[in-house]
Amino acid sequence: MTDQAKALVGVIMGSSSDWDVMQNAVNILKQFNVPFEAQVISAHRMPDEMFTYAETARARGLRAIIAGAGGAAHLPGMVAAKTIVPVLGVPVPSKYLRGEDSLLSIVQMPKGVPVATFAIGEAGAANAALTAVAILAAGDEALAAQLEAFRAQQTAAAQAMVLPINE
Ligand SMILES: Nc1c(C(=O)O)ncn1[C@@H]1O[C@H](COP(=O)(O)O)[C@@H](O)[C@H]1O
Repeated sequence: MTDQAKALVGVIMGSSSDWDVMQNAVNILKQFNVPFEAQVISAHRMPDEMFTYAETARARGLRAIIAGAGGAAHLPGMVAAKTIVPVLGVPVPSKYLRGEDSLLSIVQMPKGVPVATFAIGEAGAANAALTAVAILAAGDEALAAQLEAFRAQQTAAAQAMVLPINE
């Protein structure tokens, strides 16, 4: 779903090379039928587009922005600086520092401009999307029920886990 007019969640990333990780966020949004838009926006490489994206986000109907970036990951923080829409930051693993650079770049925001920061990589991307779902579920009972069902299913799967030693 990439219907820009109806998107409630924006998924942005600094490069198409982030897609392997960030598709985990998109997959969750699809699973919950949350309308979203996904695109490459880079604070470093396309700063003017980044400003416009952030400045228009709320008026366009976005209720959360999931922003993934690697290395000197300024994208989530700079987007957060330009909008009051909640920004959920996903540190993408980097080639040389395994994403620890991305994590620290995203998480160490100055007081007053928050970025909700998630784990490095796939789990972080999926959890950012689940948090976006939870934000929307606060005002949407059907979505809340879907989220409860997702959790119950996950619990049942964990309860059914058997170790080889016990088989
Ligand atoms: N951190 C940022 C920003 C930004 O924060 O604006 N723009 C691109 N990047 C990151 O650079 C890495 C390498 O990008 P390339 O693979 O395109 O060289 C990616 O992980 C991207 O998120």
